[in-house]
Amino acid sequence: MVSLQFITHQTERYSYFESARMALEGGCKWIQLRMKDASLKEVEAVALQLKPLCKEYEAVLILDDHVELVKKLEVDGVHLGKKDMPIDQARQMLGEAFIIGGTANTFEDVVQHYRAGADYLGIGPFRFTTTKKNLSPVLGLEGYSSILSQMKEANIELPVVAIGGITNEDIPDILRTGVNGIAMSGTILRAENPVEETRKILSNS
Ligand SMILES: Cc1ncc(COP(=O)(O)OP(=O)(O)O)c(N)n1
Ligand SMILES: Cc1ncsc1CCOP(=O)(O)O
Ligand SMILES: [Mg+2]
Repeated sequence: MVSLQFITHQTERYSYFESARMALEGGCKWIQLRMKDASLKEVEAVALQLKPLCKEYEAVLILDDHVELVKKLEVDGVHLGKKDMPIDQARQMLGEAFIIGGTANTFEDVVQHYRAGADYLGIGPFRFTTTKKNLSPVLGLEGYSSILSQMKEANIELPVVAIGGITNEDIPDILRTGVNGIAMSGTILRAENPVEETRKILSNS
């Protein structure tokens, strides 16, 4: 079963909470609550709803960006990008028990996050996506192969999650580059049945 991190998104059909609920029902064990342009109060309200549901499904819940909220609500962790709190500062605030993920687009980003104490890396984008504004350069399969071989050479052992415009058909090739997991949003939420789509995605090995 592929390791899948579902990234929440609000669509015309689904709320952030509903998007996560469907992924959980489909068997996903790792939810990232990402609510771009929402206030802290709005993120807190959804996180409070989602926390018990993730517990029921024995799934990990992390928040995008909001380190203080992660600490306050005692969810499992946070995902941080270049414009967010630096990872070493977040680690100081949260301690070792919380998961901290960092966004990387280059090998240099990887080294920086490794030194700062990240637990995993979200490397992307794999291809163009409308889910995120101001995308970094697209990596494609070659980008992953190159970054992962540089990590191997430098003895950097950190789990890598590929993200950005990934479809179910892409997953076998992406995993062959040595990536450990996949993060997805749009492909699941655009599917006619997001619960079934999640199941189908998870059946990749
Ligand atoms: C798993 C994963 N990888 C990358 C990102 C992107 O994070 P960031 O660069 O901080 O951009 P925003 O998501 O905050 O717009 C992510 N969220 N998750
Ligand atoms: C948060 C994020 N960071 C890079 S791409 C992306 C969104 C991924 O969503 P999708 O699977 O819809 O392309
Ligand atoms: Mg961010």
